[in-house]
Amino acid sequence: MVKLTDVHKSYKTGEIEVKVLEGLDLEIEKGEFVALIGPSGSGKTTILNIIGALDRADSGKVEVAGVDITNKNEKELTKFRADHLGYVFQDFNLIEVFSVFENVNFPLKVIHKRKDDDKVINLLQDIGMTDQINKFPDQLSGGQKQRVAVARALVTDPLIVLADEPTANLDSVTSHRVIELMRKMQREFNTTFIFSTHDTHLIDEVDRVLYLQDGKIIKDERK
Ligand SMILES: Nc1ncnc2c1ncn2[C@@H]1O[C@H](COP(=O)(O)OP(=O)(O)OP(=O)(O)O)[C@@H](O)[C@H]1O
Repeated sequence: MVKLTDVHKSYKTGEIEVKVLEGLDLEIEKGEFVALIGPSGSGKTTILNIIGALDRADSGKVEVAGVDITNKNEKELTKFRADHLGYVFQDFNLIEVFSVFENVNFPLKVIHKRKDDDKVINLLQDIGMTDQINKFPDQLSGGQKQRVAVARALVTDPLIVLADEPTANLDSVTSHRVIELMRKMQREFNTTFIFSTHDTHLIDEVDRVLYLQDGKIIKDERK
């Protein structure tokens, strides 16, 4: 489902170059529920962004959902992202002028041109947000925004969900609820989930943990 081969990535800020990935190899099968863990700056977000076609590798090969995306152009990548991927970003990326319902509905309506209000409502119910449906992001707590971001990532039934710290702002009850929702989707649709996390709850719940250090996988633990 995901295969990175000899991936290199560095960032240049002025004269300073930071080498983040130096020949990363990584394979994740369809339906896996995987966490990337490691110290701040070890490259977790960079890896999620490369798998999610939001950033490009400098060299190496990137295959996602059976497609070699290494050399695809921006237009092809936009379609690829919309067709196959769901994202939960660290800073949520909710649309401030849209209500909770409209935020979750956005990928269905605007990207997939589909109407399925029941699906939106059901997801909001699953994450305990039905009483917040008409609120706007600035009226929500961090944890509530997080839950809306998760519902929005799941609404289009993506093949792969990439989630950067999806439970970071949640109390343990809500965190459990969000993980359960993702698990349910994994069981029903064999969706692949790739998380970056520091949350011990989430680390306990996944099937596989990839330990990163300085852009390298130093341990690959299957439970
Ligand atoms: N756009 C960018 N420009 C310059 N440097 C960057 C950029 N994105 C990431 N970096 C650098 O690359 C390194 C890896 O960052 P990355 O965000 O992938 O780490 P992370 O493991 O996700 O960290 P955290 O747990 O803090 O989110 C860091 O040293 C970071 O400063």
